[in-house]
Parts: sequence; C-alpha cells; structure tokens
Amino acid sequence: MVDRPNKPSALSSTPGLNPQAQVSISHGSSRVTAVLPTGQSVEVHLYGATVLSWKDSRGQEQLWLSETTKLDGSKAIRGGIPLVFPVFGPSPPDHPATAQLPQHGFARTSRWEFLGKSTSESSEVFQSSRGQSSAEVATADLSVKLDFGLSSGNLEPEVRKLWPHAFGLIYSVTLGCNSLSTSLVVTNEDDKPFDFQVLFHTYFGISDINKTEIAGLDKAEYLDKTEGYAAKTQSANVSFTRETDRVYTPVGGPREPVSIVESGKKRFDVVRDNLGDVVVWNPWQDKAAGMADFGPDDGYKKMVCVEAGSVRGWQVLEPGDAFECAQTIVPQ
Ligand SMILES: O=P(O)(O)OC[C@H]1O[C@@H](O)[C@H](O)[C@@H](O)[C@@H]1O
Repeated sequence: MVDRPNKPSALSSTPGLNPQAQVSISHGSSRVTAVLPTGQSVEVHLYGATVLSWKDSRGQEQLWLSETTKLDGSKAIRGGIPLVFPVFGPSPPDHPATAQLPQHGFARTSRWEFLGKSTSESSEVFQSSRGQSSAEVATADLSVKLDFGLSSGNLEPEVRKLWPHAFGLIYSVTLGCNSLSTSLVVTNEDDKPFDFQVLFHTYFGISDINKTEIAGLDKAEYLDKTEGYAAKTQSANVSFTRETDRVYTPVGGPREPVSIVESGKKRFDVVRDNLGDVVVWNPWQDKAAGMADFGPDDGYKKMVCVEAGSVRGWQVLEPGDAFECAQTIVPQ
C-alpha cells in the first residue's frame, strides 16, 4: 500500500493487520518520520534524503549525529546516513566528468522529494517459531518503506551544469523491527552513458572507539587514504588508535556481513547488495577538532563510519539502464 504525502501528519493503518499495528508517519516541510507500533523509528531530512536518526524499540539511538551539524541546507549533514553520489571524495584527477563536483557529489546537498510510504508484513517466521497469535505476529513483523526521489530536472541549475546528465534516483529507507535498509535505484534517462560512484556514508553510534573493532574485513585489500592511498592488506579485525580512512574490498563479497564489534560483542551487521567496497572512517582527535560541524570535539570516540559503496572504480550506466544497490543494517 502506498500513501502519497498529501497529509502533513497521518496515522495509517494497514488492512488485515491488528488495528493496533499502525505505522505513524509525519511529514513536515523538511523531515519525514516513521514510527512502528513496536517503537522503532527513523527520521529522514529531505536535504540529502539524509537519515538523521534510527532508534530501536527502547528509543535508543543507533546512529551518530554531530551536535554542531548544520540542518538548514547550507552544508551536508554531519552524521546519520548521508548519501554519496555520483563521486566519492574529491573527483579523481583522471576523471574529468566529475571534476567540477564537490567532495562526495551533490546527492547529499540536494533537496529530495518525498514520494510516499509503503508498509508490509511478513508473518510466517514469527508465527511458526514462536507460536504467537496472528495479531501479535503482524505487529512484530511490520516494516515501512519511505521513498525519496531526485532527478536531473530537480537539481539546482548551477549543480546541473556541473554534471549535465539526465538521470533519476529513487532512494528507499526501510525500517523493520530489527533492521534498517537503504537502497538506491539509479536510472540513465540520457541518450549517452554516464559513470558514477555511490556510497551509504553511515555514521554508527558506538560507546567507545577504543573498544570497537570492525570484523569481516580480514585479508581484504584496502587503500589507505591517510598514507596517500597506499595499497595494503588487512589482517584480523580493524581496530582504532589514530585517524583511519580506508577503502576496503572485502574478500567475502557483498553478502558476507561486515560487523561492528564492541568489547568483543557484535553490535551491528552490515550486509551489502551490489556494493563491492566498504569505507572505514574515523577522523580521530585532531581532524575532529578541525571540523567546525563535528561536535563535540571528542565525539570521534562515539562514532565510526562503515560505508557500503561502489567507489574504487566506476559504474557505467547505458541509456535506459538502471543500477540497483542496497545495504541492510541488522543490530545484533
Ligand atoms: O567531510 P566529508 O566530506 O563529509 O567527508 C568525511 C570523510 O568521508 C569518508 O568517506 C572519506 O573516506 C574521508 O576521506 C572523508 O574525510
């Protein structure tokens, strides 16, 4: 079922579900919020279609958002899940097609349109494994998908000049009872091919960077951006003792989860679909202090970016073709 956002604030119920099983959607001029009946919530800012907040059923925030980030559309949002498209980082010198674009492209600094929401339920798993009543099952397994759109026609004219291709982007944020998925469909509506990079720049909230490791990258080749893109190979888990800025290509392929581990316990799994690379970033003390929109200064201890993307090479999209990719984050 799809609801168009013609109501500024609405409670919507899904036919066939427990009447209590309602997804609450609120849509203001700059933000869309969805809350599941089981308490999980997600909030998306239309500036960049940036996920600002993702809370579990107890109201615990899972993402990190800078206290000093701008939310007025004057600068990319620092925290949550900014979307990187069509170039990762500054444009590489050998890639004139993106040379005019700002770092990480324009998707995170463009205003997106909210296209609507759809809800779905999948009941079998809970019913058979837990023997709950059907009403409870429907409540437990409800998810809501929020769709956002950006196309070349909606870009600010000065941005369009920097990357003059006809394209469409549909970005979907799906909140489940125990997961958050972000997925993107890129379509080429031009009469010539274009190439691009894409990345979900997720800032995970953690309790202590000194006790945090990233698993699932053992033996992966990576480029170390803190050492002039030196090519290296990971051994064991990634741990943090200084600025870390690396582009990994995991050996296990996209479906093999990359995990955020705290004090030896898994906290999140990140599963990728059609995204070959994973960037791991923590700015550490000096760099964090040097970023006006990064706060508090010691906030680097409470965040780690694990960013699923396709950024080492370029995706080439022929006219009329579409590219789809996704990440799913599962708290453990
Ligand atoms: O400051 P920005 O543009 O949001 O980028 C933050 C970081 O994003 C990471 O993805 C990059 O690998 C880093 O090099 C960069 O510093």
